[in-house]
Amino acid sequence: MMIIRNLTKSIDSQLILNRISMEINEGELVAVLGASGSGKTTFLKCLALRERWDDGQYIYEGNDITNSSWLERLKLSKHWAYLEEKADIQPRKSALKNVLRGRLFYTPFWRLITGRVSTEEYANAMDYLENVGLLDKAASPAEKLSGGERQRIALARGFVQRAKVIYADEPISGIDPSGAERVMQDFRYVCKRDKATVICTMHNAEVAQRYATRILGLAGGKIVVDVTGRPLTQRERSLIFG
Ligand SMILES: Nc1ncnc2c1ncn2[C@@H]1O[C@H](COP(=O)(O)OP(=O)(O)OP(=O)(O)O)[C@@H](O)[C@H]1O
Repeated sequence: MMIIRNLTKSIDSQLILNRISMEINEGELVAVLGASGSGKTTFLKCLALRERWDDGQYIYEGNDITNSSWLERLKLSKHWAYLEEKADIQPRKSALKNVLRGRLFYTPFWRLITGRVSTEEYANAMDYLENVGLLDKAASPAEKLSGGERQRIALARGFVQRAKVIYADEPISGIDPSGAERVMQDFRYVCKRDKATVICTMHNAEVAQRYATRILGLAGGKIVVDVTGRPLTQRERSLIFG
């Protein structure tokens, strides 16, 4: 479980996040909605400790990680996956190799140098590719895949990493509707099966309502909407999008 207290963040003396407090539980699929420029990405980066907090307290699994050292952050990054808006994949490497990068933290140093992959890891990565429906693309260079497929490769990497928390910045923007559905279904799958927590930003309230277990609405530096297990009311929508 993560507990956020009074998260505050300014950029260039503009207050982006204003004393935000909340708890997020294991297994939740949280969609963060907000108008353009409302601070969704900043919020996500702060939660993933990719941005420094100006103020506030952050408790993760009982540990105060607010002022964690780089070493503690490195340990956390073993259990956390951050999916960039444009999936961070190596275009010339095959889908399979990109997925195997998720095992980096678990790989003994000598194997990193020699580039050897154990049969077990290989089978594991293929399983995950199958889970995200991309088994037939395993050998294709990532640059030949569509935006949605790349996003799902990045996601498969998070699976292989057995991430406990997946932060995803606009994972379905620029992806066709059926690709977007698959990405969201994949998220639901890890939340259910691995009890992972997924926190993703998006613009699309319809998709959020269909897949997320919880919707947060960000406006004016505050969480103005926080609903679990039901669609948004008209009023809540206008609170978020104006
Ligand atoms: N590196 C930066 N330098 C200056 N201003 C920034 C920087 N990063 C973010 N901002 C500003 O902070 C505000 C919030 O940005 P952020 O990217 O978090 O919003 P967002 O809700 O994710 O937007 P979008 O939906 O358009 O991606 C914006 O006004 C933006 O201009």
